Amino acid sequence: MSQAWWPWVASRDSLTTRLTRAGAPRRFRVRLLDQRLGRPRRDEALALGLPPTRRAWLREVALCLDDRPWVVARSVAPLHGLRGQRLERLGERSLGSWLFRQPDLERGPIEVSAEPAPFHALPGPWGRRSVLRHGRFAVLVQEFFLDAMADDLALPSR
Ligand SMILES: C=C(O[C@@H]1C=C(C(=O)O)C=C[C@H]1O)C(=O)O
Repeated sequence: MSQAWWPWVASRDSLTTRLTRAGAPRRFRVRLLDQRLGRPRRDEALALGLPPTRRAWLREVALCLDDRPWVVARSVAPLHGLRGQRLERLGERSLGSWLFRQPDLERGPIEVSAEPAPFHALPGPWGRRSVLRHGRFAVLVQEFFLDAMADDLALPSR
């Protein structure tokens, strides 16, 4: 991985905040692609320690700067930790802007992938995922950086 990509892939703070800063004066926006209860993929269930038949809260978004998707993300949260969190009301507000306000937030190890997003067709150099926990609430956040972001920020292709 080139040095320029390392902070994007390895940083443990909010990607929403980093994108908003790096993208300025472009406007940051979350575009909601899908949000529903459904079965996680097998690898997602494994990453969460969840039986694969168990339903979960699934959310797919594009993180856009001036309406250009820079990152596509898919988040998976087991239902038993969801009660009282009102996540269905997030809409096009960033999950990260809520998560990173939680004082007891813990982030697990970040796994990196050079494969494109399995849930989206847009090409990109790197993907990453990690589990974030706050009390009983857990969510697997999977983020895939796209070629459009590399082009707009003049980042190397990998
Ligand atoms: C987890 C974060 O939130 C971002 C917002 C998301 C959403 O709104 O669904 C999904 C993944 C993110 O990259 C973050 O800012 O780090």
